[in-house]
Amino acid sequence: MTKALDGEILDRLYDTVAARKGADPEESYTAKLFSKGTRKIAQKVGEEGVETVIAALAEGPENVASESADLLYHLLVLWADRGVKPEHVWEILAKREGISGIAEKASRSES
Ligand SMILES: N=c1c2ncn([C@@H]3O[C@H](COP(=O)(O)OP(=O)(O)OP(=O)(O)O)[C@@H](O)[C@H]3O)c2ncn1[C@@H]1O[C@H](COP(=O)(O)O)[C@@H](O)[C@H]1O
Repeated sequence: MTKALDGEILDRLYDTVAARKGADPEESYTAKLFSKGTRKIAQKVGEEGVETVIAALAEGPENVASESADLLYHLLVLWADRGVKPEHVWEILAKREGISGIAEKASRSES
């Protein structure tokens, strides 16, 4: 996979997005989202999630991929808005590696 297509793009995109804080909303869509606040950003994440679901149920893989990209971008804007660093999320995912979701759910219902 090329550099542009691997997972590192999420880290780079996060840096780009975070650097848009305080930028001109007329020049940057990300800055426009930040200026509208958390509620609007969270709403966009919800909308893009729904659009991804619709694409999955009614459209082809190309559209699912495109809607997923919109969702990931808006999720990164939400992380930057709420002070969540990607490394934190990667750490959580890394800790879960090798733990079956079914076993994890069973351990929660036992406690
Ligand atoms: N990856 C993205 C990206 N994905 C989607 N979008 C934008 O997300 C918007 C989603 O479209 P919608 O129709 O849902 O949104 P809308 O109608 O404009 O907004 P609302 O009316 O819902 O408020 C479009 O304007 C897309 O261009 C993105 N905008 C920016 N980026 C990245 O962020 C970087 C910085 O962008 P700027 O902040 O605009 O400089 C870019 O170089 C890209 O790498």
